Amino acid sequence: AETGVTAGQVVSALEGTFGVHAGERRNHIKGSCAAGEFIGAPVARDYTRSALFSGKPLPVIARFSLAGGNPKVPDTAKSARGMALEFRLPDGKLQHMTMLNTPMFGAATPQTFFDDIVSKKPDPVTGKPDPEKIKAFRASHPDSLPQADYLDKNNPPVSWANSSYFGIHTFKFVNQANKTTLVRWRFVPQDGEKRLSDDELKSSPPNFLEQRLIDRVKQGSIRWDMILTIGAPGDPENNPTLSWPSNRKEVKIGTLTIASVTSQKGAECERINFDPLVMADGIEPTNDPILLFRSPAYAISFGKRLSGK
Ligand code: HEM
Repeated sequence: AETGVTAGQVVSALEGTFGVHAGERRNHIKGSCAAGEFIGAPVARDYTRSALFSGKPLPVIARFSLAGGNPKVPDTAKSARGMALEFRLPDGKLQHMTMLNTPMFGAATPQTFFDDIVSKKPDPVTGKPDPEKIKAFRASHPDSLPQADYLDKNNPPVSWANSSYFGIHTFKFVNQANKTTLVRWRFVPQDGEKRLSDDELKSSPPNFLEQRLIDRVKQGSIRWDMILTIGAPGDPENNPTLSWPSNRKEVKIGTLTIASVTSQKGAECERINFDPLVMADGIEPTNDPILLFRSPAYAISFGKRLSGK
C-alpha cells in the first residue's frame, strides 16, 4: 500500500498540523543547545574504523528537543524527547547522531509518518486533535503501535539528563579490513533514568526542561555511556519499529560529556541541520526507508528556516 509520499508533502503536513513558525524547525521545534566532548573507546575498532573511536576527545555540539512542531508543547507531553549530536572529527569531517528516547520509531514507512501527522491536525471547531482520528490512525497502522504503547506506558523523563537516547535505526559499522557489522546504539545517562511520576505529570509547569538542564550542568558535566549492540543474522535491519532480542552482545564504546547548556536562540546548534546521513568513514546507512527519507525532509525544513520562512 506504499503510495510514495514525498519529503515535501511530509514537511507540508507538519506545517498543516503545527502551523508555520518562521525561521524555526518544522519538527522538534522546542529545544535547547549544548556542547561538550566525546571520547570513543578503541575497543570499537574491532567493528569500525571511524575516527570517532581514536580514544582522543572530540568536540560535540548537541541539541535536546521535544518531538513535534508546536513551540509551546508542555515539557510534560507524553511524546518523544530528542538528543542530536554533531561530532567534529579531524580534517573538518563530521558525524551526526540524531536520536530519540524511545527504543523504536512510530513508523516503518514515510506514509505512516505522514498519516500520523495528518491525524493529529487540530479540528477547526475544537482547536484540538480529534481523538477519533488518532484512534483510526492507530487501528489502520499497526507499525505505529510499539512506539505508541511505549510512550503510553513510560512517562517522560524529569530531565533531558535522566534519559537514554536510542539511535533506533540499524547502521553498518565498517572496520579497517572492510568487514561490515550491523549495529544499533544508544546513550545511557550516568545520572540514571528518572521519569516524571503521574502526580508530577499533572503538577509540573509547562517549561522546566531547559532551566533544569542549565542548573544541572552548573553542578558539573553531564555524562552518557555510548552502548553498541551487535546484530545477529535475521535481526531486522530495515524496520525501525522493531526491537532486537534483548540478549544481543553489547559493548561500551564511548563517553559523551555535556559541559555547557544554553537556550537555542542564536546559539550554535540552532543553525545546524542534524541530518542523520551526515556520516564519516567507517559508519554507513542501511536501506531503512525511514532513515533514507529523513535526509531530504530535514533539508527542506532547514532550507525554509534558514531563509526565514
Ligand atoms: C519519516 C521519518 C521522519 C521525518 C519525516 C522527520 C522529520 C524531521 C524534521 C523535518 C526535523 C527538523 C529538521 C530541521 O529543521 O533541522 C526533524 C528533527 C528531528 N528528528 Fe526527525 N523525522 C523523522 C524520523 C526521525 C527518527 C526515526 C528520529 C530518531 C531516530 C528522529 C529524530 C529527530 C530529532 C532528535 C530531531 C531534532 C534535531 C535537532 O535538534 O535539530 N526523527 N525531524
